[in-house]
Amino acid sequence: MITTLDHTIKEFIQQALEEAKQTNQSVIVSSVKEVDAMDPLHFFASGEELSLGERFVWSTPERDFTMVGLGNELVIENNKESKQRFQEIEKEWKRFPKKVISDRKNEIGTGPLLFGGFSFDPIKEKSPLWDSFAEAKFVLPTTMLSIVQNKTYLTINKIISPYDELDVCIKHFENSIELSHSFPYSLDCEKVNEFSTIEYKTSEWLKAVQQATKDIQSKEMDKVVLAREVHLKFTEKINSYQVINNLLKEQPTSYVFDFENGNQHFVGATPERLVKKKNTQVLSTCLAGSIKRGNTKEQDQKLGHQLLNDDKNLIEHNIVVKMIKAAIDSCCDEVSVPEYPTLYKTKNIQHLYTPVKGIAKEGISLLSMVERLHPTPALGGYPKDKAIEKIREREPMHRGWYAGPIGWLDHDNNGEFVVAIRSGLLEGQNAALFAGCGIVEESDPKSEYLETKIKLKPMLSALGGIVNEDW
Ligand SMILES: C=C(O[C@@H]1C=C(C(=O)O)C=C[C@H]1O)C(=O)O
Ligand SMILES: [Mg+2]
Repeated sequence: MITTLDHTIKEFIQQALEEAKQTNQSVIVSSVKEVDAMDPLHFFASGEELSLGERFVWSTPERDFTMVGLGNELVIENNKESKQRFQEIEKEWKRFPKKVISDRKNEIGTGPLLFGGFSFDPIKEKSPLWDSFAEAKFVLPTTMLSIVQNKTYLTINKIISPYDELDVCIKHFENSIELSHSFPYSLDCEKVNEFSTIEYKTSEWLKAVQQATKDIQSKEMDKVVLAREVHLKFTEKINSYQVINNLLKEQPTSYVFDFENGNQHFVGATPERLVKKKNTQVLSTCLAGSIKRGNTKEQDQKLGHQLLNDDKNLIEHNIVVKMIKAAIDSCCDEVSVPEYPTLYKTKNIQHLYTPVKGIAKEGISLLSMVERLHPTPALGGYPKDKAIEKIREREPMHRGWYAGPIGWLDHDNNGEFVVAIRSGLLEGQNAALFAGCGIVEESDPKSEYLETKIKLKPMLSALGGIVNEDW
């Protein structure tokens, strides 16, 4: 297939190039076209050759918004600490004028947008596992497929600099359209991939939980989340396409994400929204407090009822509600929070759930909300600084991007971030999986340990590992 751009797009590119030359400033040019329906994972696999190491996948729990990015047209990253890392990403993104040409009205989730994330704790010393992940890293994809409410769009982005040549710019758009229609791979979805487990510092983790309950009893803090990691070695190379495909199918009430960073994929299926902003509407979510799913409908309801009335879990949950409400109050008007939590069920676990809604105050950006919220006591603890300090000191692992914010933002300040839990870092035949628990005064190390096992199941199952009750 040979693609030639129509006259309007060519003119648009020419104008952008002239503007770049006149202002001596690079411009992001984005063309958006509605296209025929396409399987997003086929599109993902089509980038296997040319965009290897530079892809991402995002899908909402309702699957009403899925996007796949191929190639890094722009990378914005930094290793700054605390507040600054959020502000720096925003500053860099704002620096570029954006010009969008679209054959439809500008649909949210198409056009120029950044996808990426933040590490949990930029102050903790780096570990070899996470060495190639910056503390904050975002990419503008070269080509992006977005499926918004059953309509499929193709976005092509290019940074046009004052020194670019018109022919080269036009070729960039033509080539990207051609490549997005080629699917050279046969995508088999064989499921079983055997593995051996290397349990990681279990006794140290149990001890850390025990110690944390003591700190809480002595009123040093109210809650702290402690995580552990499990390393798996598979007999075959892990196929990221298969893992994402399994997560999409097996975890229908969770977001699915993949951030490919060189040889590694940071993948997960999280039920936990941090914050979503659509125009001025803001939605955050409190998700904390857990119980397993039942084998029958009756048993499942009974367990759910037990969770809704369990003091230990309600304490765990209410600490999160209090903090998220305060953070949203600081940047929104008309904040509303239901009085009692309800249940949020995923395939393997049920949680206590409270949504927090508001209307964004003038001039408040999405990333400033992410910065105010991260980490919530669902992943850090309360008080925040004390809990982070304890995690840094006692947790026998390095979180990297696990439990950090991951998501997207566009140039109009719309977007969504989730908390990167139920996740793993994949590389070749190896997978590191992560899971943590909210520790409060009444926590029992053994039952918290069992809770982490349930939380590891979604990734384990997607990787093709056999999941049975006693794993
Ligand atoms: C820390 C994790 O999950 C968090 C902890 C929960 C709990 O302890 O009840 C529940 C949901 C999440 O906020 C994880 O999945 O790794
Ligand atoms: Mg818990």
